[in-house]
Amino acid sequence: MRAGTAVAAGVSAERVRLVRSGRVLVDGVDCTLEPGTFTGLLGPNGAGKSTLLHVLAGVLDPDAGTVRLRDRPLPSTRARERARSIALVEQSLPGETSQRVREVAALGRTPHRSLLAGNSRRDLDVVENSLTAAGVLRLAERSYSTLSGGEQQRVQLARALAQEPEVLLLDEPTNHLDASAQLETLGLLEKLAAEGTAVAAALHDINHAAAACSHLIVLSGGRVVASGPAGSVLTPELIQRVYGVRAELLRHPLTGRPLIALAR
Ligand SMILES: Nc1ncnc2c1ncn2[C@@H]1O[C@H](COP(=O)(O)OP(=O)(O)OP(=O)(O)O)[C@@H](O)[C@H]1O
Repeated sequence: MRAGTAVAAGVSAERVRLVRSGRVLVDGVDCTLEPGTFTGLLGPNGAGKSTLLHVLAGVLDPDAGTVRLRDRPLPSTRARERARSIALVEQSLPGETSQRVREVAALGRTPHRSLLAGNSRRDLDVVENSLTAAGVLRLAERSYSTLSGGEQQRVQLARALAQEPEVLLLDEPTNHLDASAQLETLGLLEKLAAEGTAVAAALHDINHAAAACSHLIVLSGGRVVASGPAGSVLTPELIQRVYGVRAELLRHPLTGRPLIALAR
């Protein structure tokens, strides 16, 4: 993740601004999500994390600035190419569908198929692997709407994995998950990044971000207040300034990774 410069792969935003109902939600944001990185988007409630993810995914058009996919402005990229390249896992989980879990995950293959074609052998294999990676293969024949919030969240992750995206964007991917599933999901995202995907996730847990992310972007009031390699961004001063809590940087006794003690 580098500030401001265009790259040959991944997604970048340059001086992005988004206004809704007369309110500036995101302002002057520069960021680049490079292949092989896992970027955490941090910031308090209402900082603009979800909005920025939606802008990077092309779901919201910025009022100013440019979003690029592989150096090409997003609006000049064909919708199908965009859908093949960028996956967004939303925070709220569409739960009304009567589809089975396997069918929901298979929706991720849609941009890869021609209009009338069914699932190829490869499509079926990718869906199976995605369900396995997201830990929901055992739920494959269940009706999606009968699943718990955490189970639905994992199925949405499987759907995004089935898309085989170059850029994977996730809005609070661990918020419905138990402690074990949270760590599994973060481990999976780290692995995807290590394999070359550009991964970015809005996260509320600062320790998750410190432990799993290679890079961080910290937002406050719609602006980037800090960005860079995770190890250099999270200082006690920054945490105090952005979240208004005291912080001390420690080392996790079990993993050796950064651990941040927080207090009011
Ligand atoms: N359509 C809209 N019109 C006006 N304000 C909006 C609109 N959509 C979002 N907002 C506001 O924009 C701000 C940023 O919202 P956003 O959801 O991006 O924040 P966030 O950092 O993801 O917050 P959270 O951590 O609570 O999920 C919030 O104050 C929100 O109320």
